[in-house]
Amino acid sequence: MYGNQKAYVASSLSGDDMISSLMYDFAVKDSKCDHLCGVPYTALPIATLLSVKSKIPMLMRRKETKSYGTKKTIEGHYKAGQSCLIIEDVVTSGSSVLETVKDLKAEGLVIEDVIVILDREQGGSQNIDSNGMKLKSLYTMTQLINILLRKGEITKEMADDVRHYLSTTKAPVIKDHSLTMDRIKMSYEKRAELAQNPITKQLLNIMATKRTNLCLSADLTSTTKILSLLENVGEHVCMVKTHIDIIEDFNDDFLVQLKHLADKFNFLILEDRKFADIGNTVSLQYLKGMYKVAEWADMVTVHSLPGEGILKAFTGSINGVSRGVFLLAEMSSQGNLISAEYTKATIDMADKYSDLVTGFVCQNGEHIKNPAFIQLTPGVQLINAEDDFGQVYNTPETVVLEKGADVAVVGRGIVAAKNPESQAVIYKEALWECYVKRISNT
Ligand SMILES: O=c1ccn([C@@H]2O[C@H](COP(=O)(O)O)[C@@H](O)[C@H]2O)c(=O)[nH]1
Repeated sequence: MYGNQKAYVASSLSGDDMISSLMYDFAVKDSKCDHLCGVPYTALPIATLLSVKSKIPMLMRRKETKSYGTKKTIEGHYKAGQSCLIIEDVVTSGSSVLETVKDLKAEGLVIEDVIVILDREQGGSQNIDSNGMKLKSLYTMTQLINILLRKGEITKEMADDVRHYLSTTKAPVIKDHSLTMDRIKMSYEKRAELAQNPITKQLLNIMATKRTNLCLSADLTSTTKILSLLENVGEHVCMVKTHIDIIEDFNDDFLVQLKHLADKFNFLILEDRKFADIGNTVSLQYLKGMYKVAEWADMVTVHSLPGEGILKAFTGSINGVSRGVFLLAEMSSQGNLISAEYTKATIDMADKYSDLVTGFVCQNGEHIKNPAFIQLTPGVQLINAEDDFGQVYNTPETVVLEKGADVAVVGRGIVAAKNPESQAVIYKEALWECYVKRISNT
């Protein structure tokens, strides 16, 4: 028995109270999960007690969906990307747990841990494990037999019989590929349904309809050159990224033309301003000055370095139109000072702002679990290379298949090509092929 188990057993608590206290100490107290969900129906009383004790809100899975009203399978207040801890009383094959997890995951909830009072050790733990989660059991059947034997509640023959039964009667192996589907395995269409931010939704829908996950970085210094580039390349991209402050002949008419092309070819505009000051200054930089970024950029890039106050500068719609923020979680340049902790903290920061944050600029999205966030990866060319200033390039295969990019940013790979349009088509096809491969790989 671990720590408090003996004390609780000896106490005067009632059955459910005692078990929920043990479960609370064992795996809920230190959990950082956003929700609890009991596997219907026998685990519901324990899950309810744990929810009350921990103040972690509970979700309820309906086994039978209603034929009227919302027809929801999951009841409760939740957002895609939030985490949920599964509570079960007894696990044999793990099939009931997996059914519950399937419905929760279909709503975009992230499930990593399952806690159970008793693991009968007949294959449930392995089934839960091979479907991408971890089972933590308060007791195993072996422990229970030993306790009962020690207490003289069962004979040695009975204990041997049960042990023999358990070792010879294994539950069938269950492998449901849809359960290991995280962000990178889900289609853009499905993820659009889960997105909280209207711009993220729009972007994912554009990607799905235009069949492109290519973002062009239009890093040119003349307005006519940029507009002529977009006239040729616009139909092949989901997003155009600008650095408005590198343009030498900037004028307001350029913005009118840029918006016109965005409408004509159905792409979104990301101003790669990389805001990094205190919230108040950033708000002025965003709304005022000669570029008035807030008026025309659908999305902007923002450093998380100053803390979450910076995000408050972008909350609320501009003239009734929603905007999106890409947080810089990593950089593509050699020797940059961003650490793994910084990246993780940036991703965590976004959770509270999922109606504003569209996603992350990053190189390796293993920590981006929420399917409603987009991984935007710059530093992409057809061959692995480096420029003279330390920019590191990876191929479409590497960024999409290995590193989880949803949208790849290509600048000089297209802009500096002899024929930018045909080069854009090459990138578009290569990137899309990798995405299709990624979601169809089981
Ligand atoms: O980590 C980062 C963040 C942003 N960028 C920007 O992307 C483009 C890349 O252009 P290439 O010509 O394809 O190198 C550029 O505008 C950068 O400012 C980045 O490269 N890395």
